[in-house]
Amino acid sequence: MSWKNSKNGRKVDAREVALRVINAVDIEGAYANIALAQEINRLTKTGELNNQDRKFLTELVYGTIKAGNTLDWLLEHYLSRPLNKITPIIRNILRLGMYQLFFLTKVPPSAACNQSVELAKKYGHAGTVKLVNAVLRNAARNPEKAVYPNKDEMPVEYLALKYFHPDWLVKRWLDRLGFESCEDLCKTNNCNPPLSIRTNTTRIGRETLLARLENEGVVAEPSAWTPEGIVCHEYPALMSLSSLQAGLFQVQDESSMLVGHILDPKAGEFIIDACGAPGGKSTHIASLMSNQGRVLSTDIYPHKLAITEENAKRLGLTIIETQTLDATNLGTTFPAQADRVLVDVPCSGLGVLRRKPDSRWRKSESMLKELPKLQTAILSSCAQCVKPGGILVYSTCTTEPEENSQVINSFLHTHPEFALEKTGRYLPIQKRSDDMVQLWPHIDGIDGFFIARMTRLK
Ligand SMILES: C[S@@+](CC[C@H](N)C(=O)[O-])C[C@H]1O[C@@H](n2cnc3c(N)ncnc32)[C@H](O)[C@@H]1O
Repeated sequence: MSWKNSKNGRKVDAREVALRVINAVDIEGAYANIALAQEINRLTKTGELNNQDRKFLTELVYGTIKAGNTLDWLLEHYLSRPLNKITPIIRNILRLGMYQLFFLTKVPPSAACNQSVELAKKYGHAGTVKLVNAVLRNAARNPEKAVYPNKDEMPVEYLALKYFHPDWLVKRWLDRLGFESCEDLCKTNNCNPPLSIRTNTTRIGRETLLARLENEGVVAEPSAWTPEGIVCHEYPALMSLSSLQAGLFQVQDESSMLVGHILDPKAGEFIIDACGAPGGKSTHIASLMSNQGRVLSTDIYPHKLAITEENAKRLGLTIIETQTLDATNLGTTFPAQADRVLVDVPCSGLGVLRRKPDSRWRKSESMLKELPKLQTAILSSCAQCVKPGGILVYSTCTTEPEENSQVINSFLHTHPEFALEKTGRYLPIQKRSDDMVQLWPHIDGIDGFFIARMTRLK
């Protein structure tokens, strides 16, 4: 698809922009969501991108990157030489073409082939043009040549290829969840989640914000999980919304909002948010405190804390202060000083794969051995900051026990001064009695998060 901009008559080719982003991710190691957002913002500013085109571009980029393993496997059926012998840019043109052929039913096969050949003419030479043409037309004519592994005999390989996930992760989930639930989870990870935002309740009520958003072209509904959450199904480019500029909301997933509710901060208290940047939870905490008290938001990276400060300023939340600190040392800096401490540790992020198309290909199983050491060190140090009678909340956006229940169980074993509460009772809407809360995208419909709430007894 190429399109003409009504303002300046310039033409933008979605496939070419998609190829640029995919190359940046594949060759330069860029993050897909950031590289795509940069292109979208640039083209939105120049008026070259409308909503429909933005969706097509996003689908091309996210789909091709997510389906990387399957596209390479499919390509092997139609190539006479190994894929890794082909230059990266031509390889990416082939992947983009295969994605349209096999997974975008609305794109006619002829368009997928012809447009890929045009890209090869621009970025390759006569030989690579011939290659792209031959491979894609062959695939379009003979799609049945690639047969997925039998799901009963090779369930890991089947699920990994069918739903675009690494084998090691599928194996892990299959062993723990069983076939049906594992398949559901993998499927859910491939759906584009709606955008969820949090009403800045210090400035506006949720109903009033919903009405204002409707006027700005946003199709949204109240979150079923939190009293201030809003789920947006259709929306123009975020930067164009005046309600965002006016600090009426913050982008934040519903699971992440639940962490603030489980911490349950009160106006006037001193709260430490130990791994606080870019401030999604710190700003929520300050809102829950009606902007009264003190929120110390620390992080190891000053450039990330700068984003926390920008967010706090835009939202008008003046009680947040930031400090660059290593959370493994926090206990000696603020011993027994805080009413409540939130420890939202760095984690593998396996609960939020649906948000970032490239993230599943950046993870490895070894992370699940390394991260718990850091998570335990951060939790143990930050626990010392909690006053007797105070609250300690640990959270992650992962689904894996090594980073979640195992960290908490071993912490409780070595810290008898802390007691685990029935964390589920603090969920604002969906009352549950779980000691530790594990949320799943395929079961709960929100990001996969883990939350545990503890009290300091003495
Ligand atoms: C899950 S993110 C936090 C997200 C944040 N709580 C929010 O809601 O916006 C984890 C954060 O931990 C920070 N981090 C990593 N190692 C750290 C350390 N040793 N001390 C403090 N922060 C650390 C990372 O920079 C990252 O911003």
